[in-house]
Amino acid sequence: MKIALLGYGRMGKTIEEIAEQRGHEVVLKVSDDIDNHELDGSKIDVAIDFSIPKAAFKNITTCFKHNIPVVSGTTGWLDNYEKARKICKEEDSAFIYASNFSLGVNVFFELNKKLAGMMQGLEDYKVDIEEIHHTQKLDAPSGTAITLAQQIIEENSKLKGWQLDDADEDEIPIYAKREENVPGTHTVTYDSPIDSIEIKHTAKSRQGFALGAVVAAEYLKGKQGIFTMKDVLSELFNN
Ligand SMILES: NC(=O)c1ccc[n+]([C@@H]2O[C@H](COP(=O)([O-])OP(=O)(O)OC[C@H]3O[C@@H](n4cnc5c(N)ncnc54)[C@H](O)[C@@H]3O)[C@@H](O)[C@H]2O)c1
Ligand SMILES: O=C(O)C1=N[C@H](C(=O)O)CCC1
Repeated sequence: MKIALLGYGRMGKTIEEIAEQRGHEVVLKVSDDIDNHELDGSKIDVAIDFSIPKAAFKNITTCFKHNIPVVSGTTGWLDNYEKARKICKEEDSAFIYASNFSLGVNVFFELNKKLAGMMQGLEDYKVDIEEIHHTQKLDAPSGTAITLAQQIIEENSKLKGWQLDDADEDEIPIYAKREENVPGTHTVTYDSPIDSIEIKHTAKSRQGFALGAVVAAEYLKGKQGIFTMKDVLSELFNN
């Protein structure tokens, strides 16, 4: 597969390593305005975007307009997600966005949904989310933490939203911490006066994120439409 990397930072470099190990070729690396680069859809099978929040939407939609499918992992741009989906459909392109591509976190997402369903009637428990990432992270809270909060809200009609730090009774507080060299740790806690229940995912490196993104690109090649990581892992979760 011929891959264009949109963003050649921590994630871009890790993705390049894994892609080449899996026999793919990185034919373009973009670290600045995508308009500075020639995009030839006949020479790029999939673009993988791990750039910055303010560039992701333009990167993604420019690829759609050049008939290049996109796997995007960039977080902090989701206010434009629906617009990106619309342009993908208009251009008959293909798109996967995931806040977290790692297999372990996608298992964690399923666990989070299941636990949220079990806890929704147990009103003595208050839920919160903590995420810890490296000190260079531009956005807060993490896209993964937002996904976890959205999943819990979907399972509990008493919860209306989430807030960074202090939250109202009907909101989930998300605590975002920044520590040197932490790839990504997420904890969901249900706390009551009697006991506390928590589930936690700890990434040990960026390998899991990068492998998931490359596997998603392999899945997307040659397809049309909008897919999720759950589609990519469907065989795994249906077992
Ligand atoms: N979905 C996931 O599984 C996952 C995992 C890790 C990181 N992320 C997200 O990926 C993004 C990148 O993370 P990172 O640690 O690689 O960050 P990073 O800062 O190391 O890399 C981002 C790169 O984008 C480059 N860039 C700046 N403007 C650009 C533009 N217009 N087009 C293309 N590239 C441009 C920067 O020069 C930088 O090298 C963040 O949003 C992060 O939250 C997602
Ligand atoms: O390193 C980052 O930045 C990460 N960002 C994603 C998020 O915002 O959830 C995934 C975890 C690592």
